[in-house]
Amino acid sequence: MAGEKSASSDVQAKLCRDIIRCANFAALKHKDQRRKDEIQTPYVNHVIGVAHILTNEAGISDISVIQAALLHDTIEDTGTSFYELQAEFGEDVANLVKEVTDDKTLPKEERKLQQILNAPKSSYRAKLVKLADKLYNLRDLRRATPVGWSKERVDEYFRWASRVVAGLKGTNKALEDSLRDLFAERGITIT
Ligand SMILES: Nc1nc2c(ncn2[C@@H]2O[C@H](COP(=O)(O)OP(=O)(O)O)[C@@H](OP(=O)(O)OP(=O)(O)O)[C@H]2O)c(=O)[nH]1
Ligand SMILES: [Mn+2]
Repeated sequence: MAGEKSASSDVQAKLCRDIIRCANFAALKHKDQRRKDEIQTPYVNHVIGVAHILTNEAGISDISVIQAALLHDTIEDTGTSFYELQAEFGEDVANLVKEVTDDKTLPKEERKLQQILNAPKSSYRAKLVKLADKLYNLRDLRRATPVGWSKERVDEYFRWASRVVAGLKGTNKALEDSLRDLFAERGITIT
């Protein structure tokens, strides 16, 4: 019995280390980055919030998914390379982050279209991160309009996000129900 207990506590200890190492890495990488809201919320709030949605609302306990959520904007927004993530957190997590990373060298319209086209082709675990990311951003838009955004731009973002989410259907009921309700508030139906 004692042997079993120590083995499970070793596993537990490693999981704690892996999650906190990820959160710390993301906090350091995003340390100078702010969200677009008026109070310039630290960007790390977003990535932790996405991980919080996955663990506390979507019932996800897959460590690689939670790590990928914490790291999901590091390649896209902080100059972190795929290889750095691979070395630090392994191939599986690095590939998940790569799946949810936009190619920022593309013109914005092209980048946004790619998100719509790539959504249905994403892996199940990448879809979880993308759903939680969109849910966070849409709630954030309801909480605070980004500086300089018109009502039309907010509406356009909701319509674009609904087309991305339409490609992620059948992944997680809790996330999709929450998103459906957010879109319904604006008269948007996911087709
Ligand atoms: N709602 C909201 N969004 C903010 C804020 N600060 C930064 N963002 C980010 O801005 C993006 C939306 O702004 P856009 O102008 O449409 O996109 P862009 O920054 O990528 O060009 C969102 O990323 P995205 O590209 O739509 O999603 P993702 O690809 O990062 O998942 C979101 O993560 C904020 O205060 N509120
Ligand atoms: Mn994001």
